[in-house]
Amino acid sequence: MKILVADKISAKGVAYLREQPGFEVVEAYGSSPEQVLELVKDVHAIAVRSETKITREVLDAAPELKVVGRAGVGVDNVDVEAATERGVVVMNTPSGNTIATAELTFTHLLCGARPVPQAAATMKAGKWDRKAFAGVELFHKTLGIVGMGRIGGEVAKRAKAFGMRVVAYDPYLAPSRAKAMQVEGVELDTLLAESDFITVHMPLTDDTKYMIDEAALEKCKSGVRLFNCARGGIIKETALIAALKTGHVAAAGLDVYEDEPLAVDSELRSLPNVSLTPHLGASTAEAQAAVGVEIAEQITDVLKSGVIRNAVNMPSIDGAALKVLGPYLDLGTKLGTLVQQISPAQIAALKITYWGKIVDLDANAVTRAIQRGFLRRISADDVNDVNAPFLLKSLGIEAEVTKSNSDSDYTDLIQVEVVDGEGTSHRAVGTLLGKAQQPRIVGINGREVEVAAEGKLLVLENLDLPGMVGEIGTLLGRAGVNIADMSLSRLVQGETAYMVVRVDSEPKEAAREEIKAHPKIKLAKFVQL
Ligand SMILES: NC(=O)c1ccc[n+]([C@@H]2O[C@H](COP(=O)([O-])OP(=O)(O)OC[C@H]3O[C@@H](n4cnc5c(N)ncnc54)[C@H](O)[C@@H]3O)[C@@H](O)[C@H]2O)c1
Ligand SMILES: O=C(O)[C@H](O)COP(=O)(O)O
Repeated sequence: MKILVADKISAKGVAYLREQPGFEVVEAYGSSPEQVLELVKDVHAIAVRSETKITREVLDAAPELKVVGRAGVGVDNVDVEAATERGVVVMNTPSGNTIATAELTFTHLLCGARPVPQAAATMKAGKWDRKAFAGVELFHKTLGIVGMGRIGGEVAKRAKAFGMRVVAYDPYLAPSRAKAMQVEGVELDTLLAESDFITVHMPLTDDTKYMIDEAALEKCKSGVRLFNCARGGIIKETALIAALKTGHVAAAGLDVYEDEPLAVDSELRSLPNVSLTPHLGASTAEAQAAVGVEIAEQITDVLKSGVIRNAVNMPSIDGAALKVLGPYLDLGTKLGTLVQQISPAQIAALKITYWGKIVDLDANAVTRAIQRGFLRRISADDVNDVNAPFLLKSLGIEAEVTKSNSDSDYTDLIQVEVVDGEGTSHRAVGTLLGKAQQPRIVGINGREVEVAAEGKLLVLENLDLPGMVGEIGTLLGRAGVNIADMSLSRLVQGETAYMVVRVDSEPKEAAREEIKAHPKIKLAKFVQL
């Protein structure tokens, strides 16, 4: 398998990939977009930082691609939507560079309080100016943190150690976490009005773009100091430049920019009260070693064993969770495949219901396995757990998931139901049996059956008459088909019955036609699980 390391990740990470038997590693840093298109044509994985852009065009040029691994947090340089459609896993390493970025943020905070970079520059220029570089203290000042995730939290801890009051705005910040961190959760307007220093630590999204614009700056104290080590565009650069010029914003520290690299002639470069770093948040030896090795391990796990961690476009399952969920994934895939094969082609909805123990587990991955199983034989695209929900939607099939608390005779039950264009339901129910957690089918279209969820099945609805089992057995025997397992079910004696026959080989076309045309058989479906 071929892995392209497109941005510079740690030597340890690259070495880990090279050590894997069967891996061919190509390192190509600083490639042009055209070169990237050429490089990706036969790769199975790409490792990037924030430089190489993995666009839709790049994804289209990489038919073998299974995974894009980001050695870092932000995946702004990856077209995640296009990757999801193509079934490509996008994963990051969320915590390896947290401390590095929190420490750089704190460096900027200190430089915003004490103009060290400016003073240092004059010293290098041979000057001795003690008057021009007076500063302020952090002690007893209020720090406003917008975005109290991993990095925001680490910045808060350091600010508390400096004797600062910390207020935080984060719509997802639990009061218990705020309390534990000794920060005051406040509304954004309160944070803007009360803070002497403001630092932002959230992703750039439609909601956060230009969150700190002219209107927000007007709400700030005169002399406020602003910092952005998260993503360019959270603070609107034109508004910041204007406010730095008037002194309304006394100082700013930026590591990230609306356009990177920052334009040579950007006004930010010439303002005296701003200090700039070229996106260095994650650039420490420790952080790079951590994220480089983590992404190398994660890529290896996906390619070698299908274990997905830290995916941003699908639920991740770690080893422990996989152990618990594995049998359900197998059962789910089989049920999805079964239902697709006993249903008509025009499907309006795919409904999944969970009962029992599985209700308390994170069943997202099982849902995707069911959807993948359902789509396996009908989608022209390669279906996997990443793109299954997208492909379902693109076929106009509505997806519904219910977790039920009602009683059932089994420890666990999964029902997969499709509703066709006429509103008719077709469904299969399955469970895991015994210590070995064998996947079993225990219901088809409302009839109780009991058959192993594997191999080749013949699902028959026949008239409930004496001799039917013998007739089917004779028919299959004549066709040279051996019966492995059989389950019979009926609702009312003398009406129709269901027969689910597990066979060792598939009946030939002529035998199938004979079964379908049998006057006492209303429905015959041949299913491969
Ligand atoms: N400068 C660098 O080199 C560097 C390095 C690492 C991370 N980053 C960036 O730093 C940012 C934070 O990273 P993290 O690891 O702490 O992420 P995180 O996911 O742990 O934290 C983000 C926080 O932002 C909050 N949030 C989301 N929307 C919000 C909104 N509208 N208003 C306020 N808060 C909101 C979330 O609830 C979450 O708590 C990301 O943008 C990441 O890409 C930059
Ligand atoms: O999101 C991140 O992890 C940071 O922006 C780091 O980016 P880098 O890996 O390009 O330094």
